[in-house]
Amino acid sequence: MQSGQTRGGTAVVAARRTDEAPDTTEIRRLADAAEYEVVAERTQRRAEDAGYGVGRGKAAAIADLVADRDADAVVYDGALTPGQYGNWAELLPPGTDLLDRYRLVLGIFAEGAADRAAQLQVELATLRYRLPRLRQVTEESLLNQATEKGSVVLDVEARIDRLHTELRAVSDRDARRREERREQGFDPVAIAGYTNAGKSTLLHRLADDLSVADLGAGHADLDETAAVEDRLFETLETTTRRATVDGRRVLLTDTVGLVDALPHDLVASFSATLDAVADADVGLLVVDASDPVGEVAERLRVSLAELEDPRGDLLVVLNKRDLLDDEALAARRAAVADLDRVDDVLAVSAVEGTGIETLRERIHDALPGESLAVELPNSGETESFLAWAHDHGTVADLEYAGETVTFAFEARPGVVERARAQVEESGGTVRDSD
Ligand SMILES: Nc1nc2c(ncn2[C@@H]2O[C@H](COP(=O)(O)OP(=O)(O)OP(=O)(O)O)[C@@H](O)[C@H]2O)c(=O)[nH]1
Ligand SMILES: [Mg+2]
Repeated sequence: MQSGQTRGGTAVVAARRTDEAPDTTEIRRLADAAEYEVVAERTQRRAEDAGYGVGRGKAAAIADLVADRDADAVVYDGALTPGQYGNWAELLPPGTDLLDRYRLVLGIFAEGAADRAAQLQVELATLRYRLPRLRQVTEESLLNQATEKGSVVLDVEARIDRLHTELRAVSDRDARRREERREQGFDPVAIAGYTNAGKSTLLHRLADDLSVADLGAGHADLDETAAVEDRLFETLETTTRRATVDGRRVLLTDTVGLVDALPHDLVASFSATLDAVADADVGLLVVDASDPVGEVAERLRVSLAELEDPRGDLLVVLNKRDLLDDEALAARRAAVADLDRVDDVLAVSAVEGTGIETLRERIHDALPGESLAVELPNSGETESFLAWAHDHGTVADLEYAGETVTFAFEARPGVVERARAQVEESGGTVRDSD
């Protein structure tokens, strides 16, 4: 389990909350995503115990239960300190895995990370999680024996530095690629949000070469990277697809989801993912609107906090609209209305397709663009220019009138500048239009 991998098997869930009875729905779903079958749970409402998290008596009862059920693991819904890990290890039958929430999530990531960037990000997150724990163990052991453990800390720090360097190279490469694509007339749009919000389903809904109808049974071979599943952290790498919104060519990127109660540090390890959103021309922040009102607002707040300085507009997408009546939807709209930096809020059902046309229009409006009214001589050269214009932006109101051709051209500002120069060179005229 050193590398962050988890082993799967049967598990007992332990959860504690100070003020109310713990709700174990999410931790059970995380356990499921890490391939654990939950065979029992024990929860407690009390203040945190310094030794075990839950009270000592509860911890002992859980240990008995593990022995009784011959369970492989205890899944603890919270963060355990190294000291608490040690205390639990003394109670539990030898060989029992103990996974707090972070280890569980890191285990899911370690298992599912398929591409190089995802693997680097997972390793960085895992080492960042381990480093303070290693330091603490080291400080304790330095009291009686010398430096062997200290060198482990140094090794981990060096590896973290190298991972930062490698990830920066990945980020730079991705940023360069986005710039090249922008030059070619493609607008980057990113889909972000919590795990299971419906991001990949929305990608299927909007992308040119994917469809929601393909998501049914029997299409498992289709495209695993954009798989849709009612499972947490189904998507663990960024996937990019082409989409067309009102004639503009867009590159749509699906990203890794967030989950509650992960330290900012861990989320920050997913820099390539966060960059894709921060650097997009439009960011779609997708939320499962069928979650309770308070959770919808809080999850959007967390998502926004992770996006420091987004380049483009941010649109909030209240997904799973089909699961809500009008009143429930209105309550969610009201709860998210005053969020900072949000340019618009739209309600959609990615599964049923409702609200998608309005979303497309809104994405189109948010894309950086300029328009030109163009008049050119009716010639072969103009036909080649039109082909280029279709490829790099939107052509509208095309009219052939005798010797001249007129049309409106809309595209990214840089592309419009190139078009303007080309038209003037070909003896045509241009004027700005709205
Ligand atoms: N009822 C309803 N279910 C939806 C909708 N959109 C997605 N879902 C379901 O929600 C679950 C999660 O969908 P995904 O598209 O995999 O969600 P995701 O955000 O990509 O999840 P991760 O990849 O795990 O981060 C699936 O069971 C979908 O079928 C919707 O509009 N309505
Ligand atoms: Mg997904």
